[in-house]
Amino acid sequence: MSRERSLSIADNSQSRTLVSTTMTSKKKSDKTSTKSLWDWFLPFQKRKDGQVKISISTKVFGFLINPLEGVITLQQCFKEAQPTDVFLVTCPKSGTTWFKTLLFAIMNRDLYDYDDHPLLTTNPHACVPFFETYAIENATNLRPDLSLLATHMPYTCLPDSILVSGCRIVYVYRDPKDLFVSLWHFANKIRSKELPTLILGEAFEQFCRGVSIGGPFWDHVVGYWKASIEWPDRVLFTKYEDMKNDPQLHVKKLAQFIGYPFSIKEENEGIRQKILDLCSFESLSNLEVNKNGLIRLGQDMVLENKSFFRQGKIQDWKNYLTTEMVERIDEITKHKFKELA
Ligand SMILES: Nc1ncnc2c1ncn2[C@@H]1O[C@H](COP(=O)(O)OS(=O)(=O)O)[C@@H](OP(=O)(O)O)[C@H]1O
Repeated sequence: MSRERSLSIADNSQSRTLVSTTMTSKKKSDKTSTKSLWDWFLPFQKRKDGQVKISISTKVFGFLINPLEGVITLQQCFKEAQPTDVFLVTCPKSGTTWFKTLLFAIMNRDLYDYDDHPLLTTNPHACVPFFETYAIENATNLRPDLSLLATHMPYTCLPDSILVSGCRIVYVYRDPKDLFVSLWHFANKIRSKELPTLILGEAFEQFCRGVSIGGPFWDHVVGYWKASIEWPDRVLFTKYEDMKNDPQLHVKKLAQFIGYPFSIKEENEGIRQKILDLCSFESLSNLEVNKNGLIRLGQDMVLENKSFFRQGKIQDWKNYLTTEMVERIDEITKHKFKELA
């Protein structure tokens, strides 16, 4: 499959042409992917009537059925993106939950006190919904009240309105080795208890072949990386590891990019640190709501809030991957990102 899209994008001064990346996948691996996707997330492929369906698009794009419906709805019907909107885009397990809280806290910092903040009692995914899930439940009124939304959609799948609106897109990259390990843990957590544990080696094989929610990891990254190079004022390419290693610097950059820079007064009051403390792994994962609460992420998908908080560390892959696995994934990364160097 090969897909290329050209769009006209309006900015303040001129009209430009935006060409998204080409997504490629070989027919042969599509076949494998279908079976594999099925295997990873079987419980959520069942519909209410007990029927299990998988569409051609699911096979091609790697979306689960529920989000895919939302993606199509958005592509066909969402026309109301605003220049003030902020879209957080991630591959699953890149740090979505964390960046949702950071962006939410930055953008709403005039509204809430830090000892009575919504993030203390509400799961981040309830504060900042996934747009594709939101679209399924709000198909008749796709314009949300919020100006902050998140998505796992690949660049090639973004609705045109988002691309032409001049809104900000924040993309979060995470080392695929850590991302994979996180995804593997998550998949095992949310799988039906009737199913056997997903074996690490099998999951690794599938991931390397491009099986992941939102499509192949590397293509996902390349799409947004290219957009960030072409439109640096619109698309911020940021890294989980950078935020971990130097949160002060990177949260400042994040706030500046989305148009909410910290004032000198706020800096003197330590607001940046307060946001970082509020959104830290330790703080969020120890909240009652995130230890014991549940979140509905679509019609048939109810997850424990705690499944979004495991360790929040860098290089946990060292505890799971063999030397061969590390060499293989690094080689794929090198090969796929060669054109970006
Ligand atoms: N506040 C904070 N700080 C740092 N890291 C955090 C935070 N919150 C969640 N996490 C870690 O992020 C991983 C989950 O990824 P996502 O949030 O992208 O998952 S999802 O896409 O929303 O399902 C998962 O990573 P692993 O611990 O490596 O599995 C979470 O533990």
